Amino acid sequence: MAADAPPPPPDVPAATAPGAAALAVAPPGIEVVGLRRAFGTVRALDGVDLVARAGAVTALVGPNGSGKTTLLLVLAGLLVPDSGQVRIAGHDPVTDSAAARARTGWMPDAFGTWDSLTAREVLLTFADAYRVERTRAAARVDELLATVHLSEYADQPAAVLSRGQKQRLGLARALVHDPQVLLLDEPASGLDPRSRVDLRILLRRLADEGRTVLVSSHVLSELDEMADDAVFLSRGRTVAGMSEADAAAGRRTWHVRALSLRALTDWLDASGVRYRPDGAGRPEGPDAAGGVLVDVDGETGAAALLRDAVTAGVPLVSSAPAAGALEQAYLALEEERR
Ligand SMILES: Nc1ncnc2c1ncn2[C@@H]1O[C@H](COP(=O)(O)OP(=O)(O)OP(=O)(O)O)[C@@H](O)[C@H]1O
Repeated sequence: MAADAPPPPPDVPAATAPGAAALAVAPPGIEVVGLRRAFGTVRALDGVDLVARAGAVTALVGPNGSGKTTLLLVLAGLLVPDSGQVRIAGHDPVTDSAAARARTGWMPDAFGTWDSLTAREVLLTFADAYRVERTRAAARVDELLATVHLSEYADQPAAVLSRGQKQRLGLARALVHDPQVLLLDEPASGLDPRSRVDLRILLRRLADEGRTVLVSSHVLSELDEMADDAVFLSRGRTVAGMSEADAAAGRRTWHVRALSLRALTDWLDASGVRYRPDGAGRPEGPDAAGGVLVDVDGETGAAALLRDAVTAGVPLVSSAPAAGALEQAYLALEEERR
């Protein structure tokens, strides 16, 4: 299996075939319609619809118990749904499980390893299970160990790895067969700041190579930096989806700061723009620097506000979204559902 580019699924016709223009658009990596799964009386998934695009990182966001792990287990073919449809790169993980699994890389939130095997042996065992050609497997495993910065631990028993190092080994394991679709459950948990940055860069690269990346996390600021799209789950249902464009267009809170807080608030009052304190406390002098929070309509609204403030002579020093788009959308949804 090629190490640097995923093979096209066998049922995708060649780009030169008749009707190639319509097929040039990659099929969605993950499609889910009306998915349901109960555990006894608990309806863990109660009507999930989602599309995760090939070539994009999609964030899976939701409170504890909202069904994220259950959904990922169904997508990975490890849990059979009660009803609904799932397609992984066009394949049903229940009725066409071999094809779906061959295209799926799965990284669970807690990754158990066989502690007596070395990091290299763990990966070689999985490469074997995924039928990666033996002649290629060794090079592939070395490459992945380097990617997740574990080369120096390659021949150490997995038992000596720290939690974060085990997470990184889990990521390498998910990639060993060069999957088209990656399912990652809380991949950053236990990682140090450097490893989180590396993870972000790696997931971006994998998506840019045309893979589908679905990633769940509670750290919304982190997802914000890497995700193109987002799907929100609440009580087993998809409650909203959000694309990068939606995030840029939506109403958001901005933190605006000026050399003189009084000049800023006087101008906002005169312009009829509502604002609230930024929680940083009152500045000391009457003309001291300070900031406020202002709700604006997307980036266009923010640009207009800043232009007008500067034109009016307000000595602005900074302005930026007060929280990430995902965090704001998440909190707004929670608010709506109260
Ligand atoms: N094997 C199981 N048996 C019984 N109930 C389960 C099982 N797995 C999950 N559940 C229940 O299904 C619901 C969804 O759980 P799930 O683990 O999918 O949520 P989650 O969104 O991943 O939560 P978290 O953010 O806390 O990881 C919860 O109410 C949970 O208690």
